[in-house]
Amino acid sequence: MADSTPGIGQEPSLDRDCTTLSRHVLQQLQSFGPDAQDLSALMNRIALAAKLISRRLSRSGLVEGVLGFTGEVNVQGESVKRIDAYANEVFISVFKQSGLVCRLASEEMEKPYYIPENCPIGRYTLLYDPIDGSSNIDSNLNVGSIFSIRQQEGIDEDGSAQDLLQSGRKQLAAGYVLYGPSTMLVYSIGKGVHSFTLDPSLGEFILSSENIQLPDCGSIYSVNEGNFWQWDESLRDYIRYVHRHEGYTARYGGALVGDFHRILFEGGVFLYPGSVKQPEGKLRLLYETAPLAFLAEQAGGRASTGVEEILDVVADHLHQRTPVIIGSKDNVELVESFIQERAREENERLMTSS
Ligand SMILES: O=P(O)(O)OC[C@H]1O[C@](O)(COP(=O)(O)O)[C@@H](O)[C@@H]1O
Repeated sequence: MADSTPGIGQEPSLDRDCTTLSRHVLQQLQSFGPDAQDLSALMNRIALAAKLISRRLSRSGLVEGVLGFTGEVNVQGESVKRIDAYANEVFISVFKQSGLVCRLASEEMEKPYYIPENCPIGRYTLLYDPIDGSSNIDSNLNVGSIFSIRQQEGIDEDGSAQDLLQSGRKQLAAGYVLYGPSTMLVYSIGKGVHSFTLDPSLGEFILSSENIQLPDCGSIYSVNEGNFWQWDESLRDYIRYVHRHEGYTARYGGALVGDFHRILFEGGVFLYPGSVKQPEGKLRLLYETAPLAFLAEQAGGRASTGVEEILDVVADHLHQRTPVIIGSKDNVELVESFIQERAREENERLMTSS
C-alpha cells in the first residue's frame, strides 16, 4: 500500500490541492448516502474547531486569556487551563450548529453535554479531549485535540452515558489534531489512516499522507521515566532492557498526541503504565487511548493495556483511565513479554510456596 506523500519541495499536484477532508471522507465511503454525508459533515465540523483553536494558539503570547489557568478544577482533579476551557467551548459551539451531534462528552466536563436542539434527531455522540498535553501550553510546545465519534444509542436521563460504555470497536471514526509547526489532522473511519495539513493560505486541510502504515518495529521508546520507581517490576525490566541494548532512542514530549504522531510515522512505542499511586494509569480510555488505538490498529500497529487490547476494554464510567502501550506491533509485543514473564515467575512462586 504505497504512501503517496509528495516529494520534498515539490508543489503538491492540483488534484492533491483539491483533496480536502470532506471530499476525502466521501471518497473513502464511496457513497453519498446519508451516513457518508453525515460523517463528512462531522469531520468538517472537527476541522472548523481545529482551525479556531489553531488560530488562538498561534497568537497565544500576544493576546490576553490564552495562557494560564481559569482558577477552576475539572472532573479529573486538574487545574483547568484557559485554553482547555476555550477549546472545550469551541467544540460545543461548532457542533451545536451541526444538527448531527446530540451529545458531547469531554475530558473537561463531568457529565455529557446535551444539545437539546439536536436531540433526538442527532444520531451521533462526539467524545473528545479538547486540549491534550495542556502542560505544554505555557512553554509553547506542541499540543493536540483527540476525538472519537460513536452512534447515539439512546438518551440517558441521568447523564451516566451508559450506552457509551462499550468497547472501542464501536467507534465509527476517530482521530486527532496536532498543533505543531504546522497544524495536522489525522483520522480514520475504519478504512486506513490519513493525514491532512492545514494550508493557512487556503484555510483548508489538504491531504498530506494517505494509508499511513505504522512500521512493524522502531527504535523510539516514549515514556516518562520520572515515574520509574512507581512502576511494576516488569516495566522497569523493559526500561533496563532498552537501556542495555543499542539502537533505542528515548523521545518524550509530554503530549500524547505529539508522541503518538512521531511513532505513527517513524515506528516505536509509547507507554503510560499504571503506577503505585495510579494503578489504572493517567490517560482516559474513551477520549484519549481508545481513539488512538483505533488509529494504531488501522495503521497495522497495536494498542494494549499490557494484558488486553485497548479496543476490547469496556469502560465502567465515562472518565475511566487505563494503562497504555501503543505503537509498532513488535515493540508492543516486546513490552508485553516482560509483563508476561513477571506474571509467569509470580505464578511459579505462588505454586511453589503453596
Ligand atoms: O506529565 P506526565 O505525567 O508525563 O503526563 C503527560 C501525559 O498527560 C497528558 O498531558 C494528558 O493529559 P491532558 O489531556 O490533561 O493534557 C498526555 O498528553 C501526556 O502524554
